Amino acid sequence: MAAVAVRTYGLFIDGHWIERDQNLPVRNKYTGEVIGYVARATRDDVERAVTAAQRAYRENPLPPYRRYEILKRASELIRERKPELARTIAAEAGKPLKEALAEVDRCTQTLEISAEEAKRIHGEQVPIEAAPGAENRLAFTLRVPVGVVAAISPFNFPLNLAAHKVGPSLAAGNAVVLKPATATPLSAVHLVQALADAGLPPGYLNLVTGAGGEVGEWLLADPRIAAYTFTGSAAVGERIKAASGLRRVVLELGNNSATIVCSDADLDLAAARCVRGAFANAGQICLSVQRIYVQRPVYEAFLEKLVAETRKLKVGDPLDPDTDVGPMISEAEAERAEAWIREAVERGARVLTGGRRKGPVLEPTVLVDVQPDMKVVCQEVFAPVVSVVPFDDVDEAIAMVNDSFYGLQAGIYTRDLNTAMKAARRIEVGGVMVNEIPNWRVDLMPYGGVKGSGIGREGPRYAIEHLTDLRLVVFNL
Ligand SMILES: NC(=O)c1ccc[n+]([C@@H]2O[C@H](COP(=O)([O-])OP(=O)(O)OC[C@H]3O[C@@H](n4cnc5c(N)ncnc54)[C@H](O)[C@@H]3O)[C@@H](O)[C@H]2O)c1
Ligand SMILES: O=C[C@H](O)CS(=O)(=O)O
Repeated sequence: MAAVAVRTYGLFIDGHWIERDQNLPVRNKYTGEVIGYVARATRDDVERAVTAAQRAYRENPLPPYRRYEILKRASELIRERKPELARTIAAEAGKPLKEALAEVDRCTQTLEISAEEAKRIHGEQVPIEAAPGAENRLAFTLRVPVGVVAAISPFNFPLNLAAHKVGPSLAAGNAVVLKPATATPLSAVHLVQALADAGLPPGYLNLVTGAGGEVGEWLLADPRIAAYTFTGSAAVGERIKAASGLRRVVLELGNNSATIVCSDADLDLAAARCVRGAFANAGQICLSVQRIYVQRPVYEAFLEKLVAETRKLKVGDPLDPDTDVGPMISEAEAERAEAWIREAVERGARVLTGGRRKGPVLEPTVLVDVQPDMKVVCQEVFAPVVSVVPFDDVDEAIAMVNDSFYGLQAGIYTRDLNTAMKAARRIEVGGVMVNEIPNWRVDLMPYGGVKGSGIGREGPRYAIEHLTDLRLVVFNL
């Protein structure tokens, strides 16, 4: 594949790309080479972006059919630009090319579904005359945009998770200021360009790149922003909730996802899917399989299959179409995960495969004999590391799954309907996958967490509920 050309990208404010003197390098996460530069926004730039968004939303409201047309066209443009976009994602995020291609496909879906949802936003008539004293009144609700939305996205799905914020926000009639992750801003540049090329009027989508904390804090300080839609770590999510006061927040945060494998499960399927779930994107997925609880009679057999499947993975350059596991987002992050493995081993855990690191690349690692209070179990590891723990009965497994600060999605493999329903009812998460790994997601479904995994739901239809207000209109006839 051809190399990604080195270019400098400006900020996108009020329909124009604006160059800046100060720029930040974006690196290929495998080789470390610079693949592009993005502008480092100043506080004035952020203020100008919010002003442009507010003006667009107030002075140039977009009818739903235009929102539909623009989002639909942007989805088509993303599809046409798939090869370049996938290479950008692979290089800037270190994501294996085959997964990067899949992310581009998902982004086309996210924008297309957002387009369709733009045509389905409506209020309802309220039977107000049922109240004494309300005779001759007619009442109905309107679903109205909240106004200016700040969209703050993470590094691990730099295209599709930005689209999950921008698509529903625009579908709902809002204007957006997008701040992508500092490590992976180039995919967001392409997303913004596709929407501009699709005919989005100036001001409706503004891109401010730069140092994450800096730009993020300026956005939090601007009272003209009505809602923050954020995907990222629990620590930053808590900061956004604390700083946003009475304004609205949608927070999609982390997890230490668990999968239960019962003794009646299809072990080949469960092992193959758990390997995929644990090591896709080098484990840097909020839904990554991190804890696997296996019923004791099949524990050894499952482990054997899991380790054999893990050893088949090809580790290396994400731009190589055959690579299964690429680098982590930085060497520092790989060192952090390696230290967590070391700490577990010092306390009695055993590494069945993997565990070694070379620069930002950490080998896919399977751990056993772990304890519940080890970091690799109780915190979000966000690395290619999975721990396997035996259990005797399913109630015990459900209790271990629930013994977590987080609650995003979970999986259970069983052929028993009652066991599956017990898990679905009792596991404290936003989504339970039966005979599937917790990673399973399609972009139209309601998706989000409970507990430390966040507030609100994404998936265009559900995100739109959070990004609109219900306004009551009463006529005295
Ligand atoms: N639940 C989900 O849907 C989901 C999806 C993807 C990633 N995640 C989580 O994201 C984390 C990894 O992503 P990350 O490292 O990019 O997360 P992060 O929290 O470090 O950064 C996320 C975004 O927040 C910005 N940011 C940093 N400081 C800020 C501040 N003070 N104010 C406002 N914004 C600020 C960053 O620049 C980035 O754009 C993991 O915890 C993962 O589980 C969750
Ligand atoms: O990292 C978490 C993302 O939400 C993963 S996915 O987009 O749902 O696949």
